[in-house]
Amino acid sequence: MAPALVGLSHSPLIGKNDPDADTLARIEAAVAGARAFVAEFDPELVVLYAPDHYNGFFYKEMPPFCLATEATAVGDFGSQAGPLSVDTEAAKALAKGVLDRGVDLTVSARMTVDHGFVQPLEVLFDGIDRVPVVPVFVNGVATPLCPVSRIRALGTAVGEAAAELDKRVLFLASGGLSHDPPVPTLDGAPPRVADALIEGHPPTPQQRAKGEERVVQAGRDYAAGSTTMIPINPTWDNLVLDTFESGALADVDDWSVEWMGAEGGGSSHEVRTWVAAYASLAATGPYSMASRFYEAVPEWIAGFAVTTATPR
Ligand SMILES: O=C(O)/C=C/c1cccc(O)c1O
Ligand SMILES: [Fe+2]
Repeated sequence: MAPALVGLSHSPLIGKNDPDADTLARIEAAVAGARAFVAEFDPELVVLYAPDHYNGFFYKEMPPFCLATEATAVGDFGSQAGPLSVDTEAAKALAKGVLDRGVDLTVSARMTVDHGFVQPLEVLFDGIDRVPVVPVFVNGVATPLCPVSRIRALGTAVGEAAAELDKRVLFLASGGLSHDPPVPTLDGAPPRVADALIEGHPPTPQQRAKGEERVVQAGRDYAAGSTTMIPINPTWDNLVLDTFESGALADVDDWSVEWMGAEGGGSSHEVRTWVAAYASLAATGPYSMASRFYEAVPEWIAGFAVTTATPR
């Protein structure tokens, strides 16, 4: 088995509320680098760790993480809709390997996913059906959240199980770093919102459009500085990236939910996808970060990072 890793922030505001041309050019160059890295590696399987934003997972049953043997995208924020090209056989093998290693994995035979999964596949592979993929949902918004140590354990178990496959496997993380978009919370939600977060009634096209316009407006407000959202925190984001670059992954076991939320905002927990991916790569042997890019992009409500990593 040959592994590689890409970590990539996502934002549904890309193309809808862009930063200035120079910033955009720097980001596009970093993303082009990641695309070239992936093209050269030519993965036979992508293990994709991504969060959900109340499109597929709801409080009626909210697992801390979940692996899919089939998955369909809802097409939120103009992202591609339809089935992902899931490698069901590999997904079942990984699920068994993870459970055999003592990590209590939830499995979905029909996962619903959103832009968190779709965007990295569009950006790196030009679509959701171009490469065999095993989607792994990592809860990054719906509190209570499990300890980060359990996400590291998940990533380690997936990495060990993937090492038994005779494939080139790309571990791909989608999300983070610091950001505080207006994702609803169950605590204190009015009854109608609480019901939607628990039951997951699919929104009408009008309701979806209204919700998405709210997020676009939040990006405009964030960039203008007129908002109560927690600011992007480049110092914290670079500490997070330093941890991944150093390989001292056990440090994440001390990252409390409260500390992450205070430093990086309500959606900083999407960084859990990166913890899982780096733990997977580390489980296959020592690694080096091959490239590292970071930019705070308030227009996208994103501490935006792109990293690549390979075995040492
Ligand atoms: O409202 C949503 O569904 C998500 C919004 C968002 C905004 C910015 C960065 C992200 O990672 C998001 O998920
Ligand atoms: Fe997100």
